[in-house]
Amino acid sequence: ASYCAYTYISNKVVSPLRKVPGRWYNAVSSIPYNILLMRGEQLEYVDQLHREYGPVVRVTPDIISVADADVAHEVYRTHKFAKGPIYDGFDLAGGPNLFSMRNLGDGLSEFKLRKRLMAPAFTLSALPNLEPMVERAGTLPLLRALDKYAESGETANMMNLFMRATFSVMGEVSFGKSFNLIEQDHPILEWMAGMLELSVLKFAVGPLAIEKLFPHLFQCHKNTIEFALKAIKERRERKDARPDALQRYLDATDVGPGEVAPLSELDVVGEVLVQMVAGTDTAASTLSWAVHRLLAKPETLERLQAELDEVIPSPDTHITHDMVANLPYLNAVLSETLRVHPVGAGEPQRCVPEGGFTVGGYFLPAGTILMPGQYPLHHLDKVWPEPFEFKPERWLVGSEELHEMKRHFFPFSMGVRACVGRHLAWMELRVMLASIVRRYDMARVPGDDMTPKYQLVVRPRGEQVSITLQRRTC
Ligand code: HEM
Repeated sequence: ASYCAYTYISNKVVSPLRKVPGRWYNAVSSIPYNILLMRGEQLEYVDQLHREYGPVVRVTPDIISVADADVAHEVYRTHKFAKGPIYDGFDLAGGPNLFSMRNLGDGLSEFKLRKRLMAPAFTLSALPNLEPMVERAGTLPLLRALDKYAESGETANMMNLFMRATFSVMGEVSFGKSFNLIEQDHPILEWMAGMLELSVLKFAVGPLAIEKLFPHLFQCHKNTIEFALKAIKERRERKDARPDALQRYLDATDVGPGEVAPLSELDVVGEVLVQMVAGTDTAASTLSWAVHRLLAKPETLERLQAELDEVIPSPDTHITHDMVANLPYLNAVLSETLRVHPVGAGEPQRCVPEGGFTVGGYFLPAGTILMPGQYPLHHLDKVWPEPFEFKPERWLVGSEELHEMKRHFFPFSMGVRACVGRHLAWMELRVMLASIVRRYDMARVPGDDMTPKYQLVVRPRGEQVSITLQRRTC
C-alpha cells in the first residue's frame, strides 16, 4: 500500500509531467503501456490517446508522445535529442550498432565512424551498383516463383515471398552473397523474428527478459549471430571481395601490430545484422501492405495497371528503376502505403536533453522520453481527411498541398538519424511492385489476419497475405 501510494504521489501529484494530459493509469505505471508494446498494439493506442487528449499526451510516467510536425522537425534535426532506452534492446551483437547507438555526447564520433563506413554504399549515386543486386537476388527469383504459382493455381503467401526476396537482396548487398531464400528454405527469417521479439521484450519487461523465461527467443538470437559470423567468415575467405560497406567494415577490423582496431569482429556482426533486419522486414512488410491495400480496393489496382500498361510494353518486359521511378500513380500508391502503414514507426523514443524542452506549454525536464512519432502525424485528420482510408489519389495534388502533406510524412524518419537505406528501399519497392502488377492479375484469398503488429517493424499479425495469380497476356 505504501509503495502504491508513493508511486501514485510521485508520478501523478509531484512529477513535473503531472499536468500533461492522458489516462491516469498511464501516468502512474508503465505496465499498461508495456503490455501493449509487448503485444505490438501500442501504435493505435497512442493515436487514440491523441484523439482524446490533444497533441501532447503522457503514455507512461516517463514517456510523452507528441503529434506536432514542428516539434518532430525540431527534435529529429539535431543530435541533441539522443535515442531512448528502447534502442538498447537492438544492440544485436552485444554492443551498439549504427541503429542502436543512442549517441550521447562522446558516442557521436563512434557513430560518425560507422556511418562513414556504411552510408556511401546506399547513397543515390550508389543505386546503379545496387540495382543489379536487387534484380538478381530479389525481383527475378520472385517472378520465377510467382510464375509457378500462376501456373499451378496454388495460393501464394506474398508476405513470405517478399521476406525471402528482400532478405536475399540484403544478403547480396550486405554480404556480397545471395542466400537464395526464394529457391531454398532456411530458418534464418524465423530466427530474426525471434531476435526482434526479444529486443522489444528487453525494454518492456526489463531484467525479466532472461534466458530461462524465453529460451526459444534467446536461441533464435544466438542462431542469427552464428549465421552472420559464418557469412562474414566466408566473405573474408572469398577472393572476389567488393569495395562495399562490409569490406570497409572488415578493413576497419584489420590493423597493424600494436594499433587498436576501430571495430571488432562482433561490431561488424552487429552492423550487418542491423542492415539485414532494417532492410528486410521493412521493405517486405511495405510491399505486403501495398498488395493488400491494392487488392482491397480494386479501382486503385486497375489505375496502377493502366499507368504501367502505358509505359511498359509487355507483361514480360524486364522493368528497370529508370522506367518507373517517376510514375505518379505508382509513387502515390507507395507513399500512401507508407503513410497508412509506416512500418518503421514503432517506438521512436528520443531523450530530452539538459535544460529541458517545452512542448505545447508543458515543460519536460531533461531525461523525459519524447516520442514525436510518425503514426499519429500520418493520421492527423486535418492533414489527411479520412486518415485510415487508402487513397493514393490524395498525393496527386498541387505543390502547396503537397508541401504540407510532406511536412507530416516521414516514413524513413528524418534529420540526423534518418534511414540510411531509403534510396535502396524506394528502388526495391518501385521495381518489385511494378513488376508484379504489370505481369499478373491478382485476387485475394480471404481469411488472413491483417491487424498490424509491431515487432520493431509493423507487419500483418497473421504474417500472411494470400493471393492467387494469373499471368497477363497483354
Ligand atoms: C521500406 C523500407 C524501409 C523503411 C520504411 C525504413 C524506415 C526506417 C526508419 C523509420 C528509421 C528510423 C528508425 C528510428 O529512428 O527508430 C530507419 C533507420 C535505419 N534504416 Fe531504414 N527503412 C527501410 C529500409 C532500409 C534499408 C533497405 C536499409 C538498408 C541498409 C535500412 C537501414 C537503416 C539503418 C542503418 C537505420 C539507422 C540509421 C540511424 O540510426 O542513423 N533501412 N529506417
